[in-house]
Amino acid sequence: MSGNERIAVIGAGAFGTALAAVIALTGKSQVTLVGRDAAVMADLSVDRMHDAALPGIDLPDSLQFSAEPDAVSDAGIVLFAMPSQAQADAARHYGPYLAEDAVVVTCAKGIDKVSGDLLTDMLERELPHHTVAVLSGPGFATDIAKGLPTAMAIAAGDMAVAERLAQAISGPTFRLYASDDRVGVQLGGALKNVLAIACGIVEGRGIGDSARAALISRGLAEMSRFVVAKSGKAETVRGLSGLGDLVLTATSHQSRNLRFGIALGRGEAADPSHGDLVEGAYAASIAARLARKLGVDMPITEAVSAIIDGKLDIPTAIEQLMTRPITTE
Ligand SMILES: NC(=O)C1=CN([C@@H]2O[C@H](COP(=O)(O)OP(=O)(O)OC[C@H]3O[C@@H](n4cnc5c(N)ncnc54)[C@H](OP(=O)(O)O)[C@@H]3O)[C@@H](O)[C@H]2O)C=CC1
Ligand SMILES: O=C(CO)COP(=O)(O)O
Repeated sequence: MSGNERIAVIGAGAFGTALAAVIALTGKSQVTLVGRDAAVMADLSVDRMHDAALPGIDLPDSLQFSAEPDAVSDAGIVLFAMPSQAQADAARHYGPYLAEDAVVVTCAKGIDKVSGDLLTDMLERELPHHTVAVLSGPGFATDIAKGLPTAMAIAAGDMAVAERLAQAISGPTFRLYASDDRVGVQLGGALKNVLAIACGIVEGRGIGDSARAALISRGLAEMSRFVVAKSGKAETVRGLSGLGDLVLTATSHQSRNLRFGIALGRGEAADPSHGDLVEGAYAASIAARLARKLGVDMPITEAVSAIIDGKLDIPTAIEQLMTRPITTE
């Protein structure tokens, strides 16, 4: 990584396009957004608006677009902004084109379903010669792309790398805090989606804001237990990527995970494999399985997983959560 960076963002969906736009606007780097569909990328470079992903939002003139995988080859920082379950595939596809010293930053909020590994672990296995970092925290793509004030976390194993990434990517409307806790930062992103579904169920079922507040705080407690069991830091869970993103996603109707939960709570069909991307619907069963293996108690995550799998109905889940043995906080 050097001063005048070249940055590539792979994944021309909502988040990738927003990140590419906000980084390009800092004027610190030459930014290229790399997508898979040549026609879409060609249209973007003319229209400077991504109607499908970020309707009505102008993209900066300095942002470049490409559908060629070798467009990543001169970038010192490469952001992977595709869904969690596509990250391994993307690593295999784009890996051969990466510059030798490129730092790879996963921007997805999930856990790899095939291996059950954290995305940074999976990416390190796929890209053994590259430093892998993670960007996560509270920020909707539309807010970021509109230039509304947003703060997120960026974590690398080496704090100096995290600080350099934070400097390179941050701008006047998009502020990154550096961390050396990759485990805590990425698990915050993955697990808050599951808890947002739980909050959506509460909202859809109409059982009150008090229940939502209870889920947020008890959800945070189980998130902490899991993060610590995976050798992350409890303090990270109280920061932007944990509490910050949980509060945002559990309360804003912009969240696809919350909306998915609301549909479940109302008894409407909401198939996660169709329509909007709902990362928490995939993460619930993976996290529940890992928690059982680690001996970590995660009753809310277990309940969400069982509801999504059709193994538990919502009234029984609520009763089970409310009648667990009385304990200390
Ligand atoms: N939207 C948001 O507000 C935020 C999203 N995130 C996270 O970002 C991730 C992506 O979400 P989001 O941008 O909303 O999703 P979108 O569905 O809007 O976009 C996903 C993009 O990933 C691309 N993609 C899918 N598979 C591959 C692949 N194998 N290789 C390369 N590109 C691929 C798709 O390309 P194609 O168009 O060619 O199919 C699509 O453009 C998720 O993990 C989400 O949790 C994080 C913070 C905020
Ligand atoms: O992670 C997000 C905001 O920080 C986006 O949440 P959803 O994926 O639920 O829309």
